[in-house]
Amino acid sequence: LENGLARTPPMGWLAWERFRCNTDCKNDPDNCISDRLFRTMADIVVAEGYAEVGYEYINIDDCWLEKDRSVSGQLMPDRQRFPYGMKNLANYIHSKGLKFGIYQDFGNYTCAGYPGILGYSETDALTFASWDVDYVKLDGCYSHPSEMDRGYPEFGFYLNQTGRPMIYSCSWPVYQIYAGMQPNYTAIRDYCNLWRNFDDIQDSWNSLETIIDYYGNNQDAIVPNAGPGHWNDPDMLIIGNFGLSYEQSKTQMALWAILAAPLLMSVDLRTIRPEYKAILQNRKIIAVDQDPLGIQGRRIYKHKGIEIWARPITPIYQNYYSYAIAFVNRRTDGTPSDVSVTLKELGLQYPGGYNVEDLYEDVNYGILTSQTKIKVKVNPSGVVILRCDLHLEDIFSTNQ
Ligand SMILES: OC[C@@H]1[C@H](O)[C@H](O)[C@@H](O)CN1C(=S)Nc1ccc(F)cc1
Repeated sequence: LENGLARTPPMGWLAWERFRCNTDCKNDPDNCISDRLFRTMADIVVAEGYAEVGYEYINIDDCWLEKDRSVSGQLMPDRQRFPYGMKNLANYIHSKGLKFGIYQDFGNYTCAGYPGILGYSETDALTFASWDVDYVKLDGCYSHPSEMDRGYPEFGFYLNQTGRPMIYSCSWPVYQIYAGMQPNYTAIRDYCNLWRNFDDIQDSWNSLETIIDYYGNNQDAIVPNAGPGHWNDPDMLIIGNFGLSYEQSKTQMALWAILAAPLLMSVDLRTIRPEYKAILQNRKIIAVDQDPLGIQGRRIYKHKGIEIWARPITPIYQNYYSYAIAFVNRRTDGTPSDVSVTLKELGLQYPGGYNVEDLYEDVNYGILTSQTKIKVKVNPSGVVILRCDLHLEDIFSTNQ
């Protein structure tokens, strides 16, 4: 969607995967979906270095609402859990230098059964603008997917009509795929800033593997639709929760960067272990995800449990790209796998050579020609991610 927003994939924090639809603030006040939860996360995002490396959006998901609209048909936040209202919460988040996201559903109800927007698209868009919302996720439960080709553009029109810039996240394609339909990606990328293509992520390596396989197996249909302002959304980062090992967490962060994916953390920032926080705050990998070219990467090799993924990135020169290269070991037979390959075999042919560095370990391979063999050891369910920048110094150095 060309609304000037999401020129790089959005970065922030989204409640759903970690906090779900916990509305029991009486017995579980620290973890229920409430005003306090989002203020607390906003505070930590700023205080603990997440904002500094690019995390910007604090997003509410399902279960924020009263079960009924007001007498005048307005959406209302749950009055116990959001006692100060959404405009006040947005104001607080803005006061921290962050942006505020909210959730709704093109349907009679949200997935958790709260009021949906059907019949109230214009009203609800105006409500969100009046609350100073900066990002809207529109889910697709309780509606007919055949209605979505009209309903999603219509809501986007009303968002735009408010005059307030808001990132528009759509679940449009995934519900059509579930219904056996072929999504119209030309329309989806024109009307949405990002969109979900596949299943919800759950807190497990198995869930992450199914998403990785989906994006690898369907890349010819998916990759071309990504670019500044319009992104594929493989769903939230689950790094720091309960289901992923340290190696698997590094794999998700590396592959989301290759996929030019939104980086929406869904984790309890109050208790996250330092080694997982370090993965989420890895500036070198975030720079790959946020590369200005906005070209989504692909799986270029898959054999006997070893996968190689490559994303074209800056700097570019003539018709040569630099690349981020991720080596993934899908095997679990205990011992690290040795992978050795030349840059040429990976398709990197710039005659001037490449500056190669590991983005997790403090290893710099120096300047390699495309004929040089690179040898990496990849841990089971782990990853090695390298940045291969065109070696351009000689051309542009001033002391020639
Ligand atoms: O209720 C909201 C929740 C999250 O927003 C996810 O990101 C959305 O993809 C939808 N969603 C859920 S749990 N959807 C859903 C998932 C499985 C199911 F059987 C019925 C509904």
